[in-house]
Amino acid sequence: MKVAVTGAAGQIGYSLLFRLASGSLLGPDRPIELRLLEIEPALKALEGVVMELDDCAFPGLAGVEIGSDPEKIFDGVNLALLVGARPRGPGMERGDLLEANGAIFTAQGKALNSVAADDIRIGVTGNPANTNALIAMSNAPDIPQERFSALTRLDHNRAISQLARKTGAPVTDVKHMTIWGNHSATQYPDVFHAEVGGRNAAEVVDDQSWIENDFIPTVAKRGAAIIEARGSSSAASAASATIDAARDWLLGSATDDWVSMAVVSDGSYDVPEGLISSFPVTTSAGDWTIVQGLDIDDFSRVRIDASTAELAEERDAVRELGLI
Ligand SMILES: NC(=O)C1=CN([C@@H]2O[C@H](COP(=O)(O)OP(=O)(O)OC[C@H]3O[C@@H](n4cnc5c(N)ncnc54)[C@H](O)[C@@H]3O)[C@@H](O)[C@H]2O)C=CC1
Ligand SMILES: O=C([O-])CC(=O)C(=O)O
Repeated sequence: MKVAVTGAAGQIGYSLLFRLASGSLLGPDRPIELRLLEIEPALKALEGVVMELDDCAFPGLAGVEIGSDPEKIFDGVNLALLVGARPRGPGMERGDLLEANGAIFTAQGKALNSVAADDIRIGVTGNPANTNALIAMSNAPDIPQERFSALTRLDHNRAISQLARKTGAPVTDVKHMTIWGNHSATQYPDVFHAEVGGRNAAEVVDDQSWIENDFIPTVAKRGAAIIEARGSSSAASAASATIDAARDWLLGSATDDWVSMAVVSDGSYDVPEGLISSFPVTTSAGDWTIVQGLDIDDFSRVRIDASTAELAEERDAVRELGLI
């Protein structure tokens, strides 16, 4: 499998590449070839990272190619992990990156459209992830829309971890977590459909004030808290979530669970059609299906609507910039 990673010399790349090469994506027995895209000035640093990859002697690493031309790097790739983008600093919202990063995803969408393999899957991690995925998708008219997704798995994992901590359960007991909407402060982490040890999570927690005033803001603002503490945005956890999301997409999610992925809306749960919004999905062999039939009460409705309204605003902004 040929896996492209953009922004490969960046912080997330430094964690992601070694996990990919060591077999975290497909298992140690299925070799992968890495195609690493960077901007010209970062290629020297990337050469250093490739020297380190060599030095690990990973048995499953079948080859590494680096470059700054997306048409060359994306040629024949089966999976593209679009990480490369300018990260936000303290005091910024992810939406502030729209203009700076939008241009990157226009060019990369076009390049994927012309040279990627027929079975290409594209996962966008670079922020603002949902709208960057929309830009790439809109610039790749020959690639089916369901091949694009944006990363909300980090939020999903954060939510599982917070809920496990609150209830004293191991993370493996937390199932059916959902992140709805945008990978932004408006996202809605939903415990009402989640379970802890097979019981409804909201009932186990039995503390509406914690859900509203602690859990939701902690998950939604975790990225900012990490920037505040580390001085730069989350990297190892973002790489880990990028792998979790791609692995489940390609190999399938657990049969007794679902995952959160931002994918193109078909109008499910009244999320406007065409937006790339996070939903509960099950996955199998490279396909995803939005989980249907969940009851959405007023508390959840207001929050899902607020986040999808923000996505619609971002879509309108990039439309005005001529990016879609
Ligand atoms: N969706 C999510 O859950 C998360 C998303 N992120 C986002 O991921 C992105 C990357 O974060 P970091 O690795 O920390 O940033 P970083 O600044 O350390 O690395 C980004 C890399 O992208 C490269 N780059 C810039 N333009 C490029 C282009 N046109 N083609 C290829 N590479 C290009 C840069 O040279 C740089 O090496 C940021 O947008 C960040 O906000 C970060 C954490 C979580
Ligand atoms: O907050 C940021 O800018 C980085 C990010 O997306 C996250 O950690 O969720």
